[in-house]
Amino acid sequence: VVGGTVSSLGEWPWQVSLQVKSSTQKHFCGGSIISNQWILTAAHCIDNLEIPNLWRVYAGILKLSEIKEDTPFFRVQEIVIHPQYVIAETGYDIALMKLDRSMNFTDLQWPVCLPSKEERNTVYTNCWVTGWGYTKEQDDVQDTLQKVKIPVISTEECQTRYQQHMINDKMICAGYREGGKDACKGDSGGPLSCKHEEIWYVVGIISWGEGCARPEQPGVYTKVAEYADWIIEKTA
Ligand SMILES: COC(=O)Nc1ccc2c(c1)CCCCCCC[C@H](NC(=O)/C=C/c1cc(Cl)ccc1-n1cnnn1)c1nc-2c(Cl)[nH]1
Repeated sequence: VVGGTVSSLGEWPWQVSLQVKSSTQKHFCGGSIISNQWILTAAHCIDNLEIPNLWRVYAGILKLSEIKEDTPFFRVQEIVIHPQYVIAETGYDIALMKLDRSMNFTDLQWPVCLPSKEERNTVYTNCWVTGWGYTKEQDDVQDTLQKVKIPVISTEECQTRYQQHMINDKMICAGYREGGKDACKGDSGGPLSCKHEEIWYVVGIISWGEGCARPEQPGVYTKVAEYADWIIEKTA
């Protein structure tokens, strides 16, 4: 996250760190708890890593340095990638991870609400990007979960900023015209969380952008409301 500040413990209880354990173990992507057995993330996080046993899901943590050999994690039983996904920039950048056991909810690990299809036209005015990603284009993952408030912009404005891309209506964009605040490397798969009428929704999944926090280059997110039916079908 570029231009953000540190979060406090329990502020984003649906945020998880998705880690890959091969010869080493490292943070790979963010994700959101949407039920006691399902994590919502980006399909591009799983490119060439579709083996469930490689993944470790860490919930209820604020600092990546909290993670030790004995820190509890969830294993992944099943990975569901949207069938129309190819690359992040052409959309359908959404995937689900089924945990190997049901998660007990606590103040530190708790699901976020899914926006419904009917809420596709809701105007969200209180949206935040969170993650352990870079704070600038050349950086490292951050130890403490970062947060930054970013305004959602119209699809029309987003399309004018990305002339070489097709910004479709299953994408949602967010950014400041002057730049300075954005998601960045290591944040993807995590949530664009919006508070609407006192309830938090995962309105977007951090997907792609041209650089981080550059002027007139907003972040592009998977518009979760457009996939409500797919999520319900796959997690039933
Ligand atoms: C110590 O551990 C680490 O350093 N881990 C570790 C550290 C970093 C990374 C990994 C692991 C995962 C790489 C492969 C999967 C994922 C590959 C793509 C992914 N993209 C993003 O997270 C955000 C993109 C993004 C999203 C928005 Cl909305 C706006 C601008 C964006 N950016 C444009 N340019 N940069 N960001 C990424 N993630 C990383 C990189 Cl490197 N790139």
